[in-house]
Amino acid sequence: MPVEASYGNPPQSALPHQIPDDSPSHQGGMQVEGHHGRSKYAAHHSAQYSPSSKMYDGRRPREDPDGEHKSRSNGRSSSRNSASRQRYPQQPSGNHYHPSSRQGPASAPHTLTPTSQHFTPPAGPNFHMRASTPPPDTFPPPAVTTESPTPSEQRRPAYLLHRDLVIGKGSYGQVCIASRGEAEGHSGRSGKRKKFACKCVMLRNDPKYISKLQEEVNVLRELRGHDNVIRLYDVFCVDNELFIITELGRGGDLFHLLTTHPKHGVTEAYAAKTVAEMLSAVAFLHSKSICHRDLKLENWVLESGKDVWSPLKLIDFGLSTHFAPGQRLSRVVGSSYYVAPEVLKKSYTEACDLWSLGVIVYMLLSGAPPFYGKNDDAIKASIVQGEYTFPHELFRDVSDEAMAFVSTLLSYNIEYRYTAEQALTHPWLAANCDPRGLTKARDIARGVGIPNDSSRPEPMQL
Ligand SMILES: Nc1ncnc2c1ncn2[C@@H]1O[C@H](COP(=O)(O)OP(=O)(O)OP(=O)(O)O)[C@@H](O)[C@H]1O
Repeated sequence: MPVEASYGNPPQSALPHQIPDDSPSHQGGMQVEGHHGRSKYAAHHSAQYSPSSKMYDGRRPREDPDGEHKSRSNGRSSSRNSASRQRYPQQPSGNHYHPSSRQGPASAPHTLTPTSQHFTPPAGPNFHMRASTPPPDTFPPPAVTTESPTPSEQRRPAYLLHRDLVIGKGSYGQVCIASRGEAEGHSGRSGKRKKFACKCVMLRNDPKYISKLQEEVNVLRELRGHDNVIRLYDVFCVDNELFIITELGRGGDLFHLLTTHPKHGVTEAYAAKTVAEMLSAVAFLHSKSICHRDLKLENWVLESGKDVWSPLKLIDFGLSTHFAPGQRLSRVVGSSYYVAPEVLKKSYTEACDLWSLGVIVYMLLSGAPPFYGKNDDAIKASIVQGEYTFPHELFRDVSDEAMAFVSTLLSYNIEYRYTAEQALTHPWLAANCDPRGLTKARDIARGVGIPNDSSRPEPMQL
């Protein structure tokens, strides 16, 4: 297909779509394990979704009328009838605030309402716990608890938490808009307030649960500075509730983008730009010995609500873990459709993230997942079997190079699967990305231009 690579102002035809203001956000994704077994879909769309097949049940079953497939099935031909595959996830319903909405905290009254809450982080270092929170020896991480508060920390301004402006719900709690900045009407100040995403998590006195949260926060701290990882601003507890304040992805997530795109698939130029940024973030994670383990469309948000070509940001490190070189992990975690076969077989490495990226690229290019089934077990069986195709009606306009690229990531044998750094050198990216964008992605993947955290004293400055 014709390629229109640009990072600046691409022609409208190259844009996947513009996310409409005030459009509802979605809840997508199903945890294989972890996150306490509750599905976001099941929680919010139980009327439409059965507990076992959440993401792709719904309208418009995809047919394969001519049965023509371009096969990339690891050398094996696929006899699967693809008629049962649903091409598009059903648009979830729900009363959710979209980050790009014009309505928002900046115009909201700065008073307490039943759903808005004004609070000031406790003075002191980040990750400070108040006495009312669970035992201090379980949280926060010891490394950041020893410093005494500096004057600037004591002056940390208040956040306004908008519990009514929910941008997402997960198994841990919900993510709402928070804002902070100058208060309106005070000594001629403009009243402009900066918006953030605030993940609100009720703490439980459960060491496993607490250590998972600790790991999530530690990982976020460690990854600060990479352009394609959501930036952590603040973490604190108030009355047994943990608040993780991060940069706000105003453009919503990629699942939303893909499912609202009129053509239900994006151009190769857009897919390549997107994938280069994802690979950059994943290479950076892996260089820090962190495996994400839950890469999926829902966990990539766009920085801007006005420009779909704005940088992508990786969110949700709830299943992330540190690994030692060569270490085999065994916990079966991840999300259906995206989870790698070796994860289901309980012996895997960080290469599982590259498989998930392969699924994401496949979906970006076609609007449909490579592995599917009518329920969880069928999806898992399809993944473990490892056979997939490039159906003609979905990949008619997609180049052979793009499919070759997908195959390097969906390689069943991890010895042949590309690493993130290797994938960044693939010719399909070079042919479809803006060269400056690709060079930047490769550079920051290696940490070039990212300040070394050890030279940056806590606390984080806003
Ligand atoms: N910083 C952010 N900017 C914009 N949207 C966000 C942000 N953080 C989270 N969201 C939205 O909220 C949803 C849930 O957030 P998140 O995945 O972090 O919660 P979770 O409880 O860990 O969910 P899960 O059960 O999938 O692990 C995301 O899918 C996304 O749509």
